[in-house]
Amino acid sequence: MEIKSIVLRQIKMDLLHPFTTSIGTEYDKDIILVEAKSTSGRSGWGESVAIMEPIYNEETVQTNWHMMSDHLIPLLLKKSIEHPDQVSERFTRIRGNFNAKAAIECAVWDLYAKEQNMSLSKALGGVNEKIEVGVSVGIKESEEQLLQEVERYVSEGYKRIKIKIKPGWDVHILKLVRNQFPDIQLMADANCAYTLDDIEHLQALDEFNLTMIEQPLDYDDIIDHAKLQAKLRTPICLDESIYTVEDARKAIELGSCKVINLKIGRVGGLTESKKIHALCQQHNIPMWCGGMLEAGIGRAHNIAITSLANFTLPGDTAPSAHYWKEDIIEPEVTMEDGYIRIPNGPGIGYEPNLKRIDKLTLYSKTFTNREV
Ligand SMILES: O=C(O)CCC(=O)c1ccccc1C(=O)O
Ligand SMILES: [Mg+2]
Repeated sequence: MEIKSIVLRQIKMDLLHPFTTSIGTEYDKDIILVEAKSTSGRSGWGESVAIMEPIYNEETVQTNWHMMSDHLIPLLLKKSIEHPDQVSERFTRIRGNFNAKAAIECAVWDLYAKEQNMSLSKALGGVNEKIEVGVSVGIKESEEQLLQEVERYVSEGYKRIKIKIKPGWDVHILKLVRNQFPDIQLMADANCAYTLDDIEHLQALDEFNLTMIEQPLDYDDIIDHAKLQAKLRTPICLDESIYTVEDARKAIELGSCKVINLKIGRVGGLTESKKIHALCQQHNIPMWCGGMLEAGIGRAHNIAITSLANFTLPGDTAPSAHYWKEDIIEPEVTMEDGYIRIPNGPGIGYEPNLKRIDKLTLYSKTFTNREV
């Protein structure tokens, strides 16, 4: 596979509804799209999940632009590659910066699958033809507003409801939702809002038959999570704390979690995602695919990875219309009875809508491989 050029585009999209978590509110998204073009004339696409402020992890849209332009793209274009697994290998000498690495690597995976005339799902070893869909519900202005929203999602067919929590918006909120919906698959995501001083408070959640509680403690912790898990019946799921397959191994060994949320961008790409998947499968740790309010390209990659066998829990992979007035792919992602069908066309299986992307583009830059 000869990569002839890489095009970076920064686009800006308004979210249909602001999204609030314990770490802040997002109203719109600046997104870096990566297009990898081969000498055969095909294009593979990736999308960075980095946001403007380093509040979820240490990366930002700007640090991603810099890392891609000045470090990662030059490394990628230096020598040709036979298989996308080589991309993360080549990037290992660059520390961290996983969102930036993943966006480029995902574009190469899409390109590779297209060159093999294979769906990305198949190229990754996916087995499922459709995936179960959950939805992540942000912190709201009022309890009434939250209950109304949950009611709508349940009636739309979502298979699992995730409620964002923080101190002051937690036990009583989950009690309300659980009372009104005794049978739904329900979970909570704290985005690191608690410490071990809150153990007793968090134990109150054990009453509500939650499928799991996601990332209650600090973003880089796996030690205290193990202490907390020993005191909670509710399974802990790690999100922010898992950057690599090595992190996952240590967390499993320590008993820091019973479930793992995989985000392709958080772990540096699809090759690392496959490694984490294999490890979790071996240790009977169920997984699901997390979301970062992706536009269509990132969403398509999430859908492809979720087709692997050990993604046994519904993910945060809601359809396009949940986030956007108009997405950047065709067709848009749709859900039927709580499922998304895995597309079987080549690569990600959705076409980037170039007209729409051009309209949203703030700036772009092309990097050419002069050797090919
Ligand atoms: O994309 C989605 O719908 C999931 C949204 C979500 O929960 C989230 C969105 C932004 C940052 C962090 C998270 C999270 O899973 O912690
Ligand atoms: Mg999370």
